[in-house]
Amino acid sequence: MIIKVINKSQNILPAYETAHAAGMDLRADLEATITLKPLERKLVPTGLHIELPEGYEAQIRPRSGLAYKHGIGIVNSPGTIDADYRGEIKVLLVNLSNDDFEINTGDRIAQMVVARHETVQWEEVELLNETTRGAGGYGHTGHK
Ligand SMILES: O=c1ccn([C@H]2C[C@H](O)[C@@H](COP(=O)(O)OP(=O)(O)OP(=O)(O)O)O2)c(=O)[nH]1
Ligand SMILES: [Mg+2]
Repeated sequence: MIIKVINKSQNILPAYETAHAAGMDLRADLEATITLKPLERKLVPTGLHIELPEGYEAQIRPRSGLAYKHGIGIVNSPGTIDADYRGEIKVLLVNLSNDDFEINTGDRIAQMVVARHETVQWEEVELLNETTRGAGGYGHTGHK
C-alpha cells in the first residue's frame, strides 16, 4: 500500500530492513543529541507526518535489540498512530538500564507496524454466550 508522508528534514524514511519484516524501522530526527538517563523518558521526534487510510493504524513498537542491549523501551508501547492524526510522529522512549543512553539523529529508535483495525458499534445485551472458559482468566488454565 502507499501512504502519503511529509518528511520535513528529508531523513531516511522508515524502511523494512529485510524482505518480510512486519515493522519499518523509525529514525530519530534531532537537532542535538538526546541523552536518556536511567529511568528517564523523553519524546523523540521523527520528523514525519503521515496520512494513513481510514481503517488503518500504525503501531510504534520497541526494537528488541535496543531493549536487550541497552534497556530501551517505549512507555506507551505499542504507541498508536490514528488514521486522522496529522501531527509529527514521536516516540516515547524510556531508559530502563543503569547507564545513560545517547540518541543521535538518524538512529533507528523504534519500529512501525501498519495494521488494519475494525471500527466497532456496541450492541448492549443482558447475556453473553456461554463458553468453556467462562470468566476464568489470569492463570486459570495453569502455568505449565
Ligand atoms: O507513540 C505515539 C503515540 C501517539 N502519537 C500521536 C498519534 C496519535 O494519533 C496521537 C494520540 O495518541 P493517543 O490516542 O495514544 O494519546 P492520548 O493520550 O489518548 O491523546 P489524544 O487525546 O490526543 O488522543 O498522538 C505519537 O505520535 N506517538
Ligand atoms: Mg487518544
